[in-house]
Amino acid sequence: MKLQIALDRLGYDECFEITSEVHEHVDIIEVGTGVIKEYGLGIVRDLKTKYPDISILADVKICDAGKSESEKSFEYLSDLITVMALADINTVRNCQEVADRFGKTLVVDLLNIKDFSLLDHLKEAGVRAVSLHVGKDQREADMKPAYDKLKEYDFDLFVAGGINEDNLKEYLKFEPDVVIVGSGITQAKDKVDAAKTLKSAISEFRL
Ligand SMILES: O=C(CO)[C@H](O)[C@H](O)COP(=O)(O)O
Repeated sequence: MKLQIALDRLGYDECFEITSEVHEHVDIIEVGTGVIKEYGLGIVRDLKTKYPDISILADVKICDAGKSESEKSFEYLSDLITVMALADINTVRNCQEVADRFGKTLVVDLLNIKDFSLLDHLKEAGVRAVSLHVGKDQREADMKPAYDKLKEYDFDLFVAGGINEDNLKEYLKFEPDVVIVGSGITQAKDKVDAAKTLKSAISEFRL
């Protein structure tokens, strides 16, 4: 199980400051959608250049033009990128084909998906990783039915949305492959301590 830090709602320098503090305790660095909107994919390339041994996820949340959007993201050195499950299945398929060609990873973001018959289509499109993501505007959503449904599939599972040291256990029981934590680290008083605590809880977790 891996820990992914999400760099959201931060300035360019803050992203580098926080990364320099916590990089030893995380497995994947996510450059958040808003950060990419503000600074462009150049910040993904700059982080990867500084931390070549850490995987960088560009949370580009692709909705259309899957081939060109994903090619561009990988050209800027992303190791992983995201596409929205609500996009047309051809968009997802095109992103997956590009990810396979680059030898990189596509994560399909299931934000706001309520009809899980979609998972069969994702499988058919060659998808291997999905993210069960509770959005900032929907924190009360009950994700249990989604977790139960996902157990029937062998996707690599990322989980995201308001995860912190206090509620981590609630997510670990669903046995995700990657736990994504944004504000639980970036807004913590002691970011290094938060990252260390989360990483050791994840590493020590046994069902
Ligand atoms: O968009 C995201 C993942 O796809 C966010 O980065 C994720 O929700 C983590 O942020 P937080 O822990 O602050 O909720």
